[in-house]
Amino acid sequence: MELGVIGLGRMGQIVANRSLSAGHDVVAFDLSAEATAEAAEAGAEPADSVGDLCDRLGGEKRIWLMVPAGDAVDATLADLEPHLDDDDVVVDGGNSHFEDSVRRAEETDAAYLDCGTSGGPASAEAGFSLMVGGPEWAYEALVPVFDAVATGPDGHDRMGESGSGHYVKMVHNGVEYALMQAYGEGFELLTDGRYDLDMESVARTWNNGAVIRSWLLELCEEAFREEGSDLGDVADHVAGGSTGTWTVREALEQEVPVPIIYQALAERFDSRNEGRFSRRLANRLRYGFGRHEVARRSDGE
Ligand SMILES: NC(=O)C1=CN([C@@H]2O[C@H](COP(=O)(O)OP(=O)(O)OC[C@H]3O[C@@H](n4cnc5c(N)ncnc54)[C@H](O)[C@@H]3O)[C@@H](O)[C@H]2O)C=CC1
Ligand SMILES: O=C(CO)[C@H](O)[C@H](O)COP(=O)(O)O
Repeated sequence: MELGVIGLGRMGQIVANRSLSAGHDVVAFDLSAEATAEAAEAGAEPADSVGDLCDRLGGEKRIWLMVPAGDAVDATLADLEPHLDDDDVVVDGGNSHFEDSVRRAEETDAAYLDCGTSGGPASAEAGFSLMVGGPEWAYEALVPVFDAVATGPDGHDRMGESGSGHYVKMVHNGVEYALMQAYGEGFELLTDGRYDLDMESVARTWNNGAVIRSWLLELCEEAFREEGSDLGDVADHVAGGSTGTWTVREALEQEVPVPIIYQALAERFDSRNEGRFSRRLANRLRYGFGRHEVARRSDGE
């Protein structure tokens, strides 16, 4: 099959490379000429614009977008629009909000597949897990490419109508936050607890047969191996947060309790705050009701 790939960063290069390795032809474009050249070195045909990519693909276009979620997806679709008709298929493999995907599917002449992609750059060798929403015929048309980009035929499936792929990926990310938080709390207790333990050894032992073994736990093991049992100079600041916020917002709308996912999200936000106002007020209130001593900031700020 011939596939156009737009967006050739950490993830898009893998989409292009795995498609090429499976024998598909790839036409590649990125706003960055360097990224396009990297794909060309790997065997893709380089394009110098979205229009050029469409000209090179010819009829019945199959195009995979792997650009940052948000405005870049809308901008790319606006550039694609004059070149698309209803026998073309566009896949958005990024972390788009599912409601944006539903809107884009309605606005686009081509069949639109929203594809939640999990595995990250670390899965270049093994392949991704792909959660796809959109028209069944379009999903079937792309199966050879999904087979190549995913771990294989079991690594992808059609979740349902438009939006469902990105909806499932949104919830996946909420679960990811909660699992990270649970492992983090366990290792924190082990680090601060009664025994002098080697965290890499704990993680390795757990990863071999324990109930809680997982890929995230393998990544914990790798982190302790590479950074040290105390994580060395790794800061207590966790970035990101948009996909987990979407999950919690959706849970509130659906009135589904997700306290653990919410708590993990709140902990992430908290990691970016120094001198939390609520803690300072609690400190002062204890003086108010109990005349307990108020701890004061040493810098007077
Ligand atoms: N990095 C990760 O672990 C994962 C990322 N994703 C999602 O995949 C998407 C891509 O992520 P990454 O590859 O990590 O980002 P990245 O920042 O590494 O790459 C994005 C690429 O898109 C290009 N680009 C931006 N706007 C463009 C436009 N209008 N036209 C053409 N190219 C454009 C940039 O030049 C860049 O090369 C995002 O939606 C991200 O949330 C999904 C799962 C995992
Ligand atoms: O989708 C992913 C993993 O599954 C991406 O790594 C994503 O960037 C993670 O979300 P956040 O930035 O909110 O932590």
